[in-house]
Amino acid sequence: MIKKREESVITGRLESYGNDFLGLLVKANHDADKRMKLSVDDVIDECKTFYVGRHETTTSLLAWTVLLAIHMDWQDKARKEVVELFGKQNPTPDGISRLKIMCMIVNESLRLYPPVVSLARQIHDKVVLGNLILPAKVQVSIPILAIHHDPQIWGEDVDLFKPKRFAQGAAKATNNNIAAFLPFGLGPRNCVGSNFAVTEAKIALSMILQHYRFTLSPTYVHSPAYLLTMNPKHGIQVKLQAL
Ligand code: HEM
Repeated sequence: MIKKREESVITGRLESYGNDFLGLLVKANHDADKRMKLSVDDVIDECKTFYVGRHETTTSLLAWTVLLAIHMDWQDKARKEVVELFGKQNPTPDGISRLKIMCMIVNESLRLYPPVVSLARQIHDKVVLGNLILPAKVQVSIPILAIHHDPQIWGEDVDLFKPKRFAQGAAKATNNNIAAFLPFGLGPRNCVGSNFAVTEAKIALSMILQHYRFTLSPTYVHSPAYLLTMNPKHGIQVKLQAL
């Protein structure tokens, strides 16, 4: 694919490598500034990061939102909101940004079942955090899953699916510990695809809700398991009823 892009520019069929993701990476591979230049291996690694980082995580998020099959009250509320905004038409960008109930549902799914369960960081310079001294080069693991299930932050109902806790945003839901909700990480290396992922999940869920009512199949076994991302080990079997 990289070679094809290069050939298209060499033969004059295309004026540039393109403005899509691959085009920008190939352009960086040809950067005259050596400090900015990416090697071909870097380009391939970036593509792999995007593919794995994008696909597995968003699939996991969408899978858990289908647990609305258990919480029929929230499924009905979400469908009402979707139908009021879009009817049976395809979702629009403007409408997607106005989906309040769905936003709460997506956040609560990301809280209970964060696709990425922990983050790794290496300390650059020694830091002191309260009583804690972290020397340089120490590796630190940030346990997203454990933080998302801490009753001191979220309350005694921490293990329940309660989208309403996000009704007034993440700050209120975390009792002003905003860093305690971190499905997409935090800081300068946080997820570059977070908006894309949430929008994609909202579009998919809206379209399912527009066309189907879904209930949980008796064969479903609740089995969250960490296999690269947090996924239902035995899948989520639902019964679809066309509307
Ligand atoms: C529900 C879906 C997703 C979740 C939960 C998720 C989660 C994360 C997390 C936790 C990180 C590490 C952030 C940190 O270290 O602070 C990350 C990084 C990253 N994600 Fe996502 N992600 C999702 C979807 C996507 C999508 C759709 C894309 C691409 C379109 C993407 C591309 C990336 C990339 C390239 C990085 C590395 C960023 C860097 O190192 O600077 N992710 N993601």
